[in-house]
Amino acid sequence: MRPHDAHAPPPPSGLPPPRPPGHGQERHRFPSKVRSLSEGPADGRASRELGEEEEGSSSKPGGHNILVAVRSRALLPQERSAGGHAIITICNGTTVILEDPHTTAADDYLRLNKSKERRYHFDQALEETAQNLEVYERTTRFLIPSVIQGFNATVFAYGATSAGKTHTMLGYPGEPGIMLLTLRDLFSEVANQKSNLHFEIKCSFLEVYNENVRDLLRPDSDFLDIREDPVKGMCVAGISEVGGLESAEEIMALLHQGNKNRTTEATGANVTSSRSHAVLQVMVHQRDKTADIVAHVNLGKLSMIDLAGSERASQTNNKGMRMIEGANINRSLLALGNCITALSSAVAFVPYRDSKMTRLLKDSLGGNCRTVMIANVSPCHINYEDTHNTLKYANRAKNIKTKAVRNVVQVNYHVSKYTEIIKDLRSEIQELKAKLAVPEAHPDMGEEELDTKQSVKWKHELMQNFEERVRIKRRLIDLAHETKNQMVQKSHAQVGISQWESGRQAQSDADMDGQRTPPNIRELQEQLKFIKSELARTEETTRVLEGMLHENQEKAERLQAELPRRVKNKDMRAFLGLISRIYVMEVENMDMQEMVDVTGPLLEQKELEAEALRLQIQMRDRVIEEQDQLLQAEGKAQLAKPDGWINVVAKPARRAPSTVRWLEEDDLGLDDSPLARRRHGSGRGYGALGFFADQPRDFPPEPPSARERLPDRARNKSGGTPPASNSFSSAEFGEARPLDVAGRGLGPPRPAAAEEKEVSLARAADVEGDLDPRLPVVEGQNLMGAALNGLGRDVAPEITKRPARGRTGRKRQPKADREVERPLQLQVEASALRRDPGPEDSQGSGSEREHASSASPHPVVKDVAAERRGLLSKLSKRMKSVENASAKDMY
Ligand SMILES: Nc1ncnc2c1ncn2[C@@H]1O[C@H](COP(=O)(O)OP(=O)(O)OP(=O)(O)O)[C@@H](O)[C@H]1O
Repeated sequence: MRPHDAHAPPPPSGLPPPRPPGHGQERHRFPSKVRSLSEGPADGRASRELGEEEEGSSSKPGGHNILVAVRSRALLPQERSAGGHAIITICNGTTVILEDPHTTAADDYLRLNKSKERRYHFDQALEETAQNLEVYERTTRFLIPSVIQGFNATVFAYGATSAGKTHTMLGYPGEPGIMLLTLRDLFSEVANQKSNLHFEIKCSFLEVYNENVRDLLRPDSDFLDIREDPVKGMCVAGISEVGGLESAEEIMALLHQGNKNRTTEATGANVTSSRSHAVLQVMVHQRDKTADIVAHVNLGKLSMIDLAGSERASQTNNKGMRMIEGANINRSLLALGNCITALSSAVAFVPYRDSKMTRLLKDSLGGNCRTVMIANVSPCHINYEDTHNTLKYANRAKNIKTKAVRNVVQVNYHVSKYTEIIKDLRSEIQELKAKLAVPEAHPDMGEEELDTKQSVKWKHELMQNFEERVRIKRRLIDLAHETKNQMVQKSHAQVGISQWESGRQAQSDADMDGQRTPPNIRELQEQLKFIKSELARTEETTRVLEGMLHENQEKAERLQAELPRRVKNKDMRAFLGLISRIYVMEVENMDMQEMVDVTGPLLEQKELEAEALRLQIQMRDRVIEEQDQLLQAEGKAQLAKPDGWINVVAKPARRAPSTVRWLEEDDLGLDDSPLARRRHGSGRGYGALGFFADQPRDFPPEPPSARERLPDRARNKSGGTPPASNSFSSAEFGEARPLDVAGRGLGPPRPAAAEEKEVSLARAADVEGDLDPRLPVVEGQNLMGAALNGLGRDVAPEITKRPARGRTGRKRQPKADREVERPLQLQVEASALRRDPGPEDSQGSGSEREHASSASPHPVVKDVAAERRGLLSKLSKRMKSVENASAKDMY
């Protein structure tokens, strides 16, 4: 850069500023108008429409000026070595100052004091540092939309040999030239508009060598003629046009192929001097996509020309063929210069026909075209004359006006074309359908972006699917609870009704006739009816929900199957697969949790009930054992096993899984109980659990402690000490009365507190039928009920065979009988537990209660009763807490 240029502002990159009026060659002084121009906000980019009328540049009213740009290159090494220095200065991106090379001979007195400095203003002036991309953006880029719309456009590089025309137009791989940059943008723009418009792009590449036109894409072909077509304008007859091009790279491949066929030789000025003018033409045919029998086709043509450089024989040292080539080149360039001069001076005649090149450029220079001229100049002072000539012609060319019009051809297709049109329409429908299938996608969306959108969409659908599944499942769970609740209510109602009905059957027909259905039963019947209808409704809803669940699962399977098709990225697919797995596991987890929630408390409750029943059986066995011992001590025969006696098979001690915990002795406080003490002392298992850990047996073995105590009792008895009453009072024994098959307590009336505790056991009785499912059932019988009823049936008759009257007026029993009766009074409870106690039994039991209130209990009985009461109290409390917890969870 020249020293005085150092403070110049950076080259503008926007619109080229309008030319000053009367601009052109200026001498000696930097005009103030030029300065004012530089103050404009221009950024140097040639995005303006050429249609703008420019002051002082109009040679053809209503036309568009050619955009003229000057590009100066750096000094070449050979120029430096030849002592050359730069005489070109670029100011403000528009002004070119050509300095005096000071080469005037000392004896040339006429010119000696005459400065040779020249200053020119152009649309764009590019200094040596400008790269091809900048040149493209500031000169050519604005032509792209015009070509697509059907205008002709031309870009040509003009200048002396080795000025840098080929470098500008073709460039090289590291720095692509105007041709490649233009083509890239053209194809990109076409791709943007492809969704609405149909494009066809063709290309041809030719050279004018020694005034002959050659097809560079078909080098073996003959020379071609130039014709003027009323529609297409100037064209080369028989030139090969390569169609179906999809990218700039395809055209560049053709260009390189053609360039190899282009004539380039080494000259004294340029080692790769172009010996011909090369013309790359790109034809863009564009029409609406909606096919019709009449089509309007826009025909745009973009010509990019790398001219051969003018040369002086003295400079190039050409001889022979090179000299002839040079002469032809100069002739054609001279013709071009003349045309430019004629066009700029608005004369009527323009000598286009003087050369093939000017004929070809006819449209570009003065006709239907938007044109850009890039004048390449060498900065070396040695090339002052060439540079000056170039600048002069470029300066003239600024005045040339072209009048570009859109080339539109109306094509009336023959009816036979209908098939093709219909085919086009069908393919368009398919395209649109594909677009609708992926609404978010748009043409310029990259594959990755598309994949991301698809995966987001898939994930969203999957989420919806699982959310819906969770909702359905929750509803189903609620319904299951509801159904269970209704079943329990139904069972209660049924039990109440059936009890009333069985009671009624026992009565005589006469009594029945006089009886009407009591209100509470009527209420139960109403309730039952309502519950049944509710159950039917719940069942129907469950069925519908199950159908929905099935559909939901099918949809999830469909989504899984669609994943590989919808999402191409492997990693993304794997990621989505994992998300899907997480959802599935969450649903499974929910199912499991529900199972635990429902079954856990139920299981625990069942275990507790089983414990309670085992304790009761244990009590029974203890009582019988004590009786046997007493009978044995008094020399009486042992009681025979009653009918229906059931051996209890010990349940193997085990740990329940999860939340279910087996009762430990500690829970029951058995360590401090007399029973536990005895067990520990003897080493035999008689605890709540240890007892059942023994092997099956008919009767429990005698506890050693009981045997030890027998002689004492016998002594007491023989010593006249009246035996203590051994009957169980209801207060002592009532808390854990055995339940009947319907879950009701058996035996004599009990205090309200005891009844309440019993209800807690009975509440869970799901009595769909007659049996209480909570109670262990062996061969269809209620174990506890059967055992106790059987005991009562077989023992009680023996007791009632010996009626005795006491102070209450009843027959007093003989002493011996009383001795027998004493232990047998343990069975009073059993006989009282019978479902329908006879009047005698009732009386007997009543008298025994009276007796018990006035006498102290038998020590063994007292022990057992106290122990039992303690155990059952704890058990009852524990069951109550578990019941409460489970009721909270379930309802
Ligand atoms: N802007 C530039 N920057 C750097 N080097 C350049 C530039 N322009 C041209 N050159 C170099 O100058 C030399 C001549 O350039 P080029 O062949 O493009 O000239 P030309 O005008 O096409 O010549 P001819 O008319 O003889 O074909 C080449 O070595 C090229 O690399």
